[in-house]
Amino acid sequence: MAMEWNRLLNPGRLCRPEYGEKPGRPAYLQDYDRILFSEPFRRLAQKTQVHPLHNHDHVHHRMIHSMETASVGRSLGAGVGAALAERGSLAADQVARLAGHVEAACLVHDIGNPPFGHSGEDSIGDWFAAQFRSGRGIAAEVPPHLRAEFEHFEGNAQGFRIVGRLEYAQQQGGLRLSYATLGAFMKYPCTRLVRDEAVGAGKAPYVGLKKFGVFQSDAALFEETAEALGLPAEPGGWRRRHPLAFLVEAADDICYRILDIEDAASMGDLDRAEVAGALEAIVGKPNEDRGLPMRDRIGLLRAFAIGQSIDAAVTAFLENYDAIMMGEFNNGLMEVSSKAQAFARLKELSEQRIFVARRKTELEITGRQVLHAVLDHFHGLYGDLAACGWDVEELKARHGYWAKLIRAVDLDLRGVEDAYTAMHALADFVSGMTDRYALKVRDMVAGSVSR
Ligand SMILES: Nc1ccn([C@H]2C[C@H](O)[C@@H](COP(=O)(O)OP(=O)(O)OP(=O)(O)O)O2)c(=O)n1
Repeated sequence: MAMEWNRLLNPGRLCRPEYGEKPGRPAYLQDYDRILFSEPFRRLAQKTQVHPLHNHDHVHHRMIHSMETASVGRSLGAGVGAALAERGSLAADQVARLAGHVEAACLVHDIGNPPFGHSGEDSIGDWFAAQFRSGRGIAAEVPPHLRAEFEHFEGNAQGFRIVGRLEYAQQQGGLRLSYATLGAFMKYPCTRLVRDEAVGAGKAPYVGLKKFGVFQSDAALFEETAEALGLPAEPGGWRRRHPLAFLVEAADDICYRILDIEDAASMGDLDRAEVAGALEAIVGKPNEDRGLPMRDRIGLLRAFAIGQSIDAAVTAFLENYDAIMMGEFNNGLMEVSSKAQAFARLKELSEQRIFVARRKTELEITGRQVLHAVLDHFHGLYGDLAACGWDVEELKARHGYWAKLIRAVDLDLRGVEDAYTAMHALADFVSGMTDRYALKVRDMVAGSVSR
């Protein structure tokens, strides 16, 4: 059965389904503001998008990327909404809602990203995997069936944990975003356990199963969301994606594919003429040289390229509308759009020239050592907390040094009551750090004088 917009745009809030909207303040606006003013969002300004610890002020960090993605997402939502309203598939007063929920979900889409970008995700996962293999420390007491969600640390699942649990004083439902925004945010509507059972050792049979978006501890919060939205449930316990998740994904793809190559020119990894060429391939024609300096030409080309990519994504959504609403669409919108080839070329450029560039590679190695040093050090604290029967006051009374460390970093130990919750708290702390703060904490625990 096809999904229905009345349920998909449900403005009810996680753990507060009955929470009403105030006149003039629809749920998506309130979501946007809650996200924007949250501390994890603020920290995105000091988190790696592609280039760790750069000192070039035009290069993207996760916050500006999130805001650009929100801007593109709003255009995608407005374009799709208007076309659906014209066809009679969406009520006219739902067009702004559709665009607003996409915009809010785009704003929050990277909130769970750790320091040092994708490489930071791998570093955290590798640390947990090594810990489980060694059989040492409190990490080794995490039940085996729950280990994969640490070994393959996922910023997407961490994001759902932040907005659904951690923010706003760890109240039930966290930021209590609307179901519609949470659904649009959820690219991977499954836990790791469910995903592994559905996928096995082979290739993911569904686009929403490529990774996972929910930790086991948050499964009930996700179920509540999925039920409220009417996302089709599969026998293995996973769900089909919310249709708007495809728009959030397309907005993300458009932004990072295009802006990553522009940043690469700023960082010296690509030549400006190569960047102009790749953008011209999206626009479909060479840009007239009007005597403009190359930087301005690239600026103009970027604007045209983003505009045309938005149109292509809207068309792709409308062309695949029935499959999307049935939960059967199994691809990315940009991959099936008229810009697919030009985007494949951008992907190739990124993988061959940007992600493997020397400076980035060296700093990713540094980042890994930094994260591992911090994880090693704090792991001991959780071990001693276990020995104190998970009583934080007892830990502080028995171990003056840990009391000092808790004070120094304002460590949040609420809800820690066994090895599983302890290791999530450790992952919360480390993944929540900015690149800069990770260096500072590493220096502190290593006894280096802070820079
Ligand atoms: N080895 C890599 C791989 C990716 N990136 C950068 C490129 C993009 O700017 C950004 C993409 O990150 P996302 O978290 O948006 O990732 P995806 O869309 O690939 O994955 P997900 O499905 O987890 O959102 O990371 C990088 O710097 N180095």
